[in-house]
Amino acid sequence: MSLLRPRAAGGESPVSAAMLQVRSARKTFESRGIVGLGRGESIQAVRDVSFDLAEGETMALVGESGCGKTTLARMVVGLETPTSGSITFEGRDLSTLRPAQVRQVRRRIQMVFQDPYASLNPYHTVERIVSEPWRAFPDAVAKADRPARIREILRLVGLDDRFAERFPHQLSGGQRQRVGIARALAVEPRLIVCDEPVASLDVSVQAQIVNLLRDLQDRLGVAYLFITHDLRLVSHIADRVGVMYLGKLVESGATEDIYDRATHPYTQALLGNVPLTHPWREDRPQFVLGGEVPSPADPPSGCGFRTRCWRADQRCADEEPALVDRLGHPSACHYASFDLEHGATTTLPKERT
Ligand SMILES: Nc1ncnc2c1ncn2[C@@H]1O[C@H](COP(=O)(O)OP(=O)(O)OP(=O)(O)O)[C@@H](O)[C@H]1O
Repeated sequence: MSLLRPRAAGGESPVSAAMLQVRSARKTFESRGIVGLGRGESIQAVRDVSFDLAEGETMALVGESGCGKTTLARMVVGLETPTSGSITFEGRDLSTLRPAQVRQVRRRIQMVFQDPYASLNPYHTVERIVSEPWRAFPDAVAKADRPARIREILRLVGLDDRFAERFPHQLSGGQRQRVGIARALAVEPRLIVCDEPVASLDVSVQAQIVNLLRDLQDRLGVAYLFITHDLRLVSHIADRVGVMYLGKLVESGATEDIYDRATHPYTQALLGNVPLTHPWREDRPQFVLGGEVPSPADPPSGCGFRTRCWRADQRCADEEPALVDRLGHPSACHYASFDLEHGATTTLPKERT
């Protein structure tokens, strides 16, 4: 893979240019018999998340499993309704639209899923899979033009005409994900939400799919919301990064800022875990983040990260740090600092309460 993408102008996208605006989005799931939860308890999967995404831009959302990335992504594509807050796409608040209008918006926001095998119908040919979105949006392409259009889309994702008649089980993992991307492209979206799109693929194939996504962005100007737990990928695709922890955005900024000048200890810990072979990792001290992510049914008081943080003190338990500009970009840490010394040289304790 080639090096970092050019930074988006200005780092944080200006509000006026934002195609997607997420404002104080919150999603709470009521327990309803979920194992491990008492009656009346609820899971705060996403807590007051706000960000903008501009036309043609890529924002990566990163964080450990369970931090709310997928729930946030599902709210953006309309598969989940926010408990509170708003999601505005091309100037229209999705929660205020009539069903017919929501459908039109959804045409412009498509999703690519983690597991291409599970998301493709095994009994359908590639041709049928790619044309699937046209059932919901018959006006997207005239019937007579569809066979040619399918082949055009397949070529766009690097598959030649022979693939049209194949079934998913006749394809490799990478080819299947190309079909998943082709299906998303069929209705000419302006935003594609990619939920761990390469997590199930071999490393060499991951690079090819990431390069394909970049190439498509250059050619079509599509924006991506790229969900991943893998920081190695982010530098290859994202203009900006949002780091999530326990349902909250804890740091955000231009990709270089996050990689070179992270100030939140959680981001620093995630970067400390990037394998040594990665170029971003060379001069970075390695350390291991101990402890477990607290339950989203019972997040700690104050800062959600304080139970695993080497900088935490009483203030962090008493006062929740806001995500505000600290040392050049937004960070939700009272003690935001470039200094890695304490965390970098120690392996953190297993539990800290
Ligand atoms: N439909 C649901 N009902 C109840 N809890 C849910 C539901 N969907 C997600 N959750 C919970 O919300 C929290 C956030 O989950 P989410 O899948 O958004 O996180 P994630 O960061 O995408 O994790 P992963 O990478 O493992 O998918 C988790 O505790 C999860 O168990």
